[in-house]
Amino acid sequence: MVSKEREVAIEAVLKACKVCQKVFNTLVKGETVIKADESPVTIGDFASQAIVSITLKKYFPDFKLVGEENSQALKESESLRKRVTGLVNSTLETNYSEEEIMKAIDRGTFEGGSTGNFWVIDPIDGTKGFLRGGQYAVCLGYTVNGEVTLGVLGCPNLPCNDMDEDGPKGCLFIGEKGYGAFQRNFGSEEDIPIHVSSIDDSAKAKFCESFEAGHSSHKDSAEIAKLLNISLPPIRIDSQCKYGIIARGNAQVYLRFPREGYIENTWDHAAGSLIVKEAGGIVCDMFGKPLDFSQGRKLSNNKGVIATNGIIHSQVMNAIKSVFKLNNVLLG
Ligand SMILES: Nc1ncnc2c1ncn2[C@@H]1O[C@H](COP(=O)(O)O)[C@@H](OP(=O)(O)O)[C@H]1O
Ligand SMILES: [Mg+2]
Ligand SMILES: [Mg+2]
Ligand SMILES: [Mg+2]
Repeated sequence: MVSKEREVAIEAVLKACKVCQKVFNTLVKGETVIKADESPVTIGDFASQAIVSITLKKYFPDFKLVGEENSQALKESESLRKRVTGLVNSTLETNYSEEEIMKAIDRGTFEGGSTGNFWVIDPIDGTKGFLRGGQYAVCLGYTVNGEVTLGVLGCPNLPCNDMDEDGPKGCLFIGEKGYGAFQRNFGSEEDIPIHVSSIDDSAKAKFCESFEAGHSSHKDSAEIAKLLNISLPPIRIDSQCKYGIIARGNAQVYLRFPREGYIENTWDHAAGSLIVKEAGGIVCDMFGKPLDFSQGRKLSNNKGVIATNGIIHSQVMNAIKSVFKLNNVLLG
């Protein structure tokens, strides 16, 4: 059984990936804005969120959306507004006005919470990776009563086969609660079932983490890896592509240790965490608590993120406990 939500999510993410690829090839200086938290946002992020919002509305007129972006920067800049409107219309072959595009983006201001159904969109996750020509992902989740039940990741720059940089690139990851996880390569209609790695010896494991050391402590993860006898170098890539590579078995551990006080956004983890779980893995925070998507736009009940293939999960959690004890950090 394939739900209507799943079909629509795939359509929306594929169209959003198309606009991101288009933007990357034509992005010029001045089309990137630095947000209050000093992170970048590009015309690609705005166009992608507009396209997802418009596509969801076509099938679910009353949809609710928790989205990373809003139209403030477009209201303040005519050139950004025009570029984004042009990009959306050329990708969808439509003729929306600038106001309609901004309204579509601002559907993403929903607060989320523990009741009802809503979507969660990160229109470009890994904007820094996107700007570098590295990994990024369009990430769409669907939440029912505070629990993620559907996740689709679109990863335009990710190799389809393992981490083979020379082979074809661009794939979707799809997870639906109770129905497993799948990979669909761009240009194909076949959903290939995926499963986490069966490696049971942490010494043979590979781990992945943020490319940006400011998003996750590379120092802490190196100590944990040492304790687990992991000898292979970490896979450092941007975005929820990390969840994708755990789900299909290219790595066994994803470690994320943000700086003190940082609270994760739901859109940075909703789709990817469900895909790993549906592929047989375990996802929790650095204290071992499940990620709680019922708290609004942020994961206020959690700190950090750990995803594993399940088999070596308790070894990983034990290593985390001892490293943070050594560093005198209190673990709950
Ligand atoms: N100081 C920080 N610590 C942890 N995550 C951060 C951060 N600053 C930004 N982020 C988040 O990290 C995301 C990218 O994750 P990763 O490091 O895995 O690529 C960003 O998503 P966007 O690129 O959508 O803004 C952003 O939400
Ligand atoms: Mg951002
Ligand atoms: Mg993000
Ligand atoms: Mg983003």
